[in-house]
Amino acid sequence: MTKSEVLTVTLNPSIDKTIVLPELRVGSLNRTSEVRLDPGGKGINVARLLHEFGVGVTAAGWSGGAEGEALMGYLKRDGIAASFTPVQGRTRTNLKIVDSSKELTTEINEAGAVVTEAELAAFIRDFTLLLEDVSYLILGGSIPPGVPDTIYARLAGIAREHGVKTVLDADGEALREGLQAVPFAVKPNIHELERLLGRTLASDEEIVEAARELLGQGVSIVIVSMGEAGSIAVSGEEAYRVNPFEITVKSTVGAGDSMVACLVHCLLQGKGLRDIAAWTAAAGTLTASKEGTQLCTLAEVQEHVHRVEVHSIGVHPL
Ligand SMILES: Nc1ncnc2c1ncn2[C@@H]1O[C@H](COP(=O)(O)OP(=O)(O)O)[C@@H](O)[C@H]1O
Ligand SMILES: O=P(O)(O)OC[C@H]1O[C@](O)(COP(=O)(O)O)[C@@H](O)[C@@H]1O
Repeated sequence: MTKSEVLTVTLNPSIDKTIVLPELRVGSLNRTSEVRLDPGGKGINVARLLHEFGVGVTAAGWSGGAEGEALMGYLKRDGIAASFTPVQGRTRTNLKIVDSSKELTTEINEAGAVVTEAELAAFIRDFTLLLEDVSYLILGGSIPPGVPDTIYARLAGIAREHGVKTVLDADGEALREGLQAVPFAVKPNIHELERLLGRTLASDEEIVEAARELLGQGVSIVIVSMGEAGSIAVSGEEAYRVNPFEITVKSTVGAGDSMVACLVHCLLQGKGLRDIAAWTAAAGTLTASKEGTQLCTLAEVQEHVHRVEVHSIGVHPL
């Protein structure tokens, strides 16, 4: 097995159950045209993609119950190194409903089972050992009940003590609190960024300005994703707007995680922000063209990256 350069943490992993309907009729009987199960959760998806990209990666978090065992089975099947701390509660199942006529995905994510103080302490012990020798830590997704919102700041702080850079992908208080530890990079979607800052971001200029507020706090790279409207990547010196290519959308689940994984891949390859902007956008877009929580491959990104449009946005260095 390749030595791990990256550690991903998924505190609230899931089995993603995708049901495809010809058309979602709320309040009526719906019959599925297709059902699929995939391993899910933000850090897990990042690990799946990085593994496919040939990056040494370990996935960590909590897992429990029959669903947790099934999840570990999927990761083993796919050859992904996994080190999950056991919990009494069962790993959640997240429902994704795809309306094929409208090309729309509706997500229903469970809160997840309660984690006890002893289970939290056991995880911190395991986590600290796993940090040895890795360069990047990915923290992604919601925080299960029982765990304080400050957990990401705590984990990012331990990572910094080990010389490990953190990439954070979270929402709400998990994002707000996580930012306190000044992660190296963050990838909010536009809604997460608007919630964080408490204001609507109506133009590219406003989004760049908002991203630069986070850079002002010490974050080095901010990538703001906006679904089919594309993405904006910003560092202290540069900013790029990326327009994705047209696809038939199958399921957008995992598109954001694919961007995070691609960001880390690019960082490990020493690529600059322009390439990061293009590669991450291509990865997200390709994943959105796949059913369920299926992710893009390295070969696909290499083949299609030239199709995204990248425009430089002039900024004054911070
Ligand atoms: N309908 C779509 N058409 C083309 N690209 C898409 C579409 N949805 C998502 N993407 C691509 O995936 C990226 C991430 O999607 P987004 O929905 O913003 O992330 P998240 O899953 O984190 O909310 C987008 O920036 C874009 O490049
Ligand atoms: O932890 P949360 O916020 O409930 O999100 C978990 C869900 O997000 C996913 O990781 C997908 O995330 P993205 O669509 O943002 O890439 C699913 O696999 C999982 O069901």
